Amino acid sequence: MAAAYSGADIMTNPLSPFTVYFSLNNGLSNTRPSLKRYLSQMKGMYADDEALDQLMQGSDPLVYEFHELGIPESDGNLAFGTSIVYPGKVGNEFYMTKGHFHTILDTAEVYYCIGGKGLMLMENPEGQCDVQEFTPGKAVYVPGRYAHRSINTGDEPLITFYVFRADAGHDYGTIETKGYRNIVVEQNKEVVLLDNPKWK
Ligand SMILES: O=P(O)(O)OC[C@H]1O[C@](O)(CO)[C@@H](O)[C@@H]1O
Ligand SMILES: [Fe+2]
Repeated sequence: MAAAYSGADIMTNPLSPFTVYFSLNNGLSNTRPSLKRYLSQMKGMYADDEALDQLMQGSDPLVYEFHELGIPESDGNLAFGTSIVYPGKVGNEFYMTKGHFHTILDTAEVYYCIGGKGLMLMENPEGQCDVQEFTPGKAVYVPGRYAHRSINTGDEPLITFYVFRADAGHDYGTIETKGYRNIVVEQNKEVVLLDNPKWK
């Protein structure tokens, strides 16, 4: 019989085999805490600053949460977890993650959609942009060099499971200063990709 699971095992390197449960209904783990990002942490990232300020009056909605398991950041390990982007809009722009490049730029990532509906918005430093659709069962491959942002275009939580090389790192600075070239908004009940008026 294998040794009983101990939570501490996963911090050792090399790792011992382990299992984590993520609910297929809401994406959350019953044993691992999630990291939460609230609208106040997304200031300046949406095109309509006024709409954000209005939404923030007396509240600070949860935009998304995700599980990071603390896997040691070495090139032989894989970081994985679930990400849940809640439905909502700032003005007419859909709720989304901050988005990031990987610090080791040429490292890829895979996202598998478990629930909800949305888009993966990508762009590389050369200015090539791409958008892929998330619906349950679809796996989206984010190649190296592409910044990636998950966007919920539906009425239910957008739940994805992600895997990437554990030492890839997160570069948020570039997106925070330059923004994305595109934004995703609702126009006449359609989901539309527009140029980002704030892009620098
Ligand atoms: O890191 P961001 O852009 O805030 O988005 C969070 C998601 O991206 C990841 O960093 C994976 O790339 C996850 O930890 C999380 O699901
Ligand atoms: Fe990533």
